[in-house]
Formats: sequence, structure tokens, C-alpha cells
Amino acid sequence: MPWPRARELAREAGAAGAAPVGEVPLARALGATLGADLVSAVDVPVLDSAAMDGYAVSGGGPWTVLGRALAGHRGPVARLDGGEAVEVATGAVVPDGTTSVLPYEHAVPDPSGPGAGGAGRDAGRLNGETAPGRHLRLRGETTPAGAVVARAGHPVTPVLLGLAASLGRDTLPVLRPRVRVLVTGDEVVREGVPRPGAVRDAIGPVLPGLVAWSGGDCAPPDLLADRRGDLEQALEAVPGTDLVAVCGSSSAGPADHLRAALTALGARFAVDGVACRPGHPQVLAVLPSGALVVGLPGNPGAALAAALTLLVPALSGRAGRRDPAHTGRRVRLIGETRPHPRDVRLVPVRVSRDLAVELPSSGSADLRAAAVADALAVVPPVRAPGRVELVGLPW
Ligand SMILES: Nc1nc2c(c(=O)[nH]1)N[C@H]1C(S)=C(S)[C@@H](COP(=O)(O)OP(=O)(O)OC[C@H]3O[C@@H](n4cnc5c(N)ncnc54)[C@H](O)[C@@H]3O)O[C@H]1N2
Ligand code: MOO
Repeated sequence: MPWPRARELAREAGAAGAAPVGEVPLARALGATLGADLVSAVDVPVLDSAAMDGYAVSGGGPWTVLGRALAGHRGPVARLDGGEAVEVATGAVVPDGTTSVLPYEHAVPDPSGPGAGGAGRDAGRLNGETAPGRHLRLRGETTPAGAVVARAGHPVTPVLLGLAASLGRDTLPVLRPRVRVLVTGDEVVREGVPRPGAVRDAIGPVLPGLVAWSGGDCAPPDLLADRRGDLEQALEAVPGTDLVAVCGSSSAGPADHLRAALTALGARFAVDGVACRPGHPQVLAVLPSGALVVGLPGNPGAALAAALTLLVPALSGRAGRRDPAHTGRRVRLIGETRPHPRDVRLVPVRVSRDLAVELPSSGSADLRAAAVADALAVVPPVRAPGRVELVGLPW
């Protein structure tokens, strides 16, 4: 299957089944996706307030200062008449009848008043230049009740949490698809320097961050032996899981059981092999439960390419958010990058402005280039002059 089509189908398969939306406390919502438009239930600010430290005044000067209203405290009067003022702190609710706020810096003592001679904040009678509405934040001016402040599908970022809190929210409706990772291979170990013949799992550590980037939540990876029965059992035991990533076992060797296990479980293959290097043995299937299974090749560089082709589009689709790897950005690739005769190549590149250059790599078993790359460039089999697309990498 052509690489662009595989990415498209993965997106569609993901979007075909939305993860359930749940109301969660702000403290647990970071990284999830808004499951509904965020609508303000309140006016912000909730009442007319001061935007500067100084004096809430009514009409033109001079004004008699009646007292002081600090943020969070009741002021001395509920209402100002023309020629009256109240000293206010930024954020303090101003009395009814306030027409503007005069910052301390613009307040001059009025010679006719008891504060004559004393400048600024201690003056009992003031004068100064102001205009109606100056330095006043009117009720609902920032956000009127009913305003849509963020759309469903927006990632819950730290800043969005702050916005939600400013609207008085304690919870948010979010979706966050759940992912399980099965790392297969009798030779794979998860700690220390591998003995000869063993190999350290280098895909499991990549996936939680990749999953979070796509809006999902990843359980710690499980390590499985190369036995078809074990793989089948593990794939069956995934209730409540939206997507299972299987690392290794994707190819044609005697220990590669993924396709047979998926067939035995009645899965539908949406993508079975992709015309891309590395990563051509990758697979995407849908279990009868609706859960997606992405088969990532065992070579770590190939697993990364496959994850960006199938896992990230499918998972972000299920989360109802934009595919973070699909940048749409195109750059000029300079240097000696050789195309593959038939397949798309996904090549780690360093990017500067609109130029990209391939980073040297020893192949699909190697994460060295990708680990320090800015992006992967999509190099088509026939190198036409012009730009190449960039696939984003997780931070
Ligand atoms: N006859 C063919 N053989 C192979 C083909 C093919 O088309 N025909 N494709 C090759 C390509 S390309 C890849 S990629 C691999 C994919 O292999 P599997 O997904 O079946 O994975 P394994 O055979 O289990 O392992 C391959 C390689 O990767 C190492 N590995 C496995 N898991 C991990 C891990 N979690 N972390 C680090 N390294 C891992 C494993 O030890 C092997 O060296 O198949 C080719 N063969
Ligand atoms: O997926 Mo393999 O080369 O493409 O290592």
C-alpha cells in the first residue's frame, strides 16, 4: 500500500470509533483532548473591575476620595456619584457609577481639597486627565457567558487548564484513548547491558511519549515470549483498550506470529504492509471489539517510522484531535539523499528554515539519527525537483 494511503486509512480507522468522553478534574486533564466545546458559564470579569492601581472615579475631576477598595474586599461605598472617587487595586470590583479608573501616576492633588500639597495616593481631593471607560474592565468584557473559548478536539495544554480555571471550572470533559504495548521477542530484555544474543528493548521506551503526544494514555509495556498462544491471549485480554501496539513479530520469520494471531482472533486488516523504508512489514488491524492493533516492526528505526505512519494518525484520530506528526510542512532537501527504487523513504533530517539535510544513519536498527533529528523527510521513489514533506517527531 502506498505510504500516504496507509496514513490516511490509519486516520480513518482511528476516527471511526471515538474514545468515551469523561468529566475529569483539571489536575488529571493535562494532555487529554477536549471532548466538547468549552463554553463559559460565567461573565469574566464577573463585575466591572479596575485594570490599574489608582482611583475609580465618576465623571470628570476634581473628585473627593471616599475610601479604599482592595481586590477581594468590599469597598467603602456601593455607588459613586459625579465628583466622587474610591482608591482601588487592580482587579478590585469598582462601585456602580464608576466611569473610569485613574492610575496613581496620572492623579494630581487638587489644590481645593484637604489633601492639597500631598501627591497621589493620600490626597483627599484629586484631579487628573481621564476619559470614559479608561482602565475599566467591564463585566463580561474578557469572556461573556456563553462564549465558546475552545473547540472540541483541542489538546488540553497547561494554558488551557489556566483558562478553564479562570472560568470557574473544576473539571473538563475529555477523551484520552487507552493504549497497551506488547513487546515481543525471546531475545528482548528490559534492563542493563544485554548479554551476547540478547537485545535491549528500545521501542517500549519510545511509546509512552509518542502515545501522550497523540493524546493517548499508555500502560507500562508488557514483555511477551515469541509464542503465538501468548500473543493471542494478550490481544484478547484488552477490554477497555482503544489501541494495542505490538512491537516485533511483524515479519515472515518462524517466530513472527502477529498476522496468524490476528487472523485467529477474527481481526480485519486495514493495512497489511506499506511501501515505505524503513517499516514496510507494519500492519494495522481492527479486532472484533473495535480495538485497533498496530504492528510495529522489531527494528527500532522501523518501529518509529511505522508508529508515525499508523499509530500516531490512528490514535490522534481516536482522540478526535489533529495528527501531531502531520505537519504539512514542505522543505527543500539538499545533499545526496538517494531514493528507494519503489518505496517512500522516511529519512531523519536536520532542518533549518526551508532546507533539510539527511542525517547519516546505519539503517532501520538504528535510532541514533532519529533521536537527534528535527523531523523525518518523506522521500518519494522518484525524486522530482521541489520540496519534500516533513513528518514531525515527538518532543
Ligand atoms: N524474509 C524476510 N525477512 C525480513 C523482512 C522481510 O520482508 N522478509 N523484513 C525485515 C524487516 S524490514 C524488518 S523491520 C524486520 C521486522 O521484524 P519483526 O517485526 O518480525 O521483528 P523481529 O523479527 O522480532 O525483530 C527484528 C529485529 O529487531 C530486534 N528487536 C525486536 N524487538 C526489539 C525491541 N523491542 N527493541 C530493540 N530491538 C528489537 C530483533 O532482535 C531483531 O534484530 O524483519 C526483517 N526480516
Ligand atoms: O522495517 Mo525494516 O527495514 O524496514 O527494518
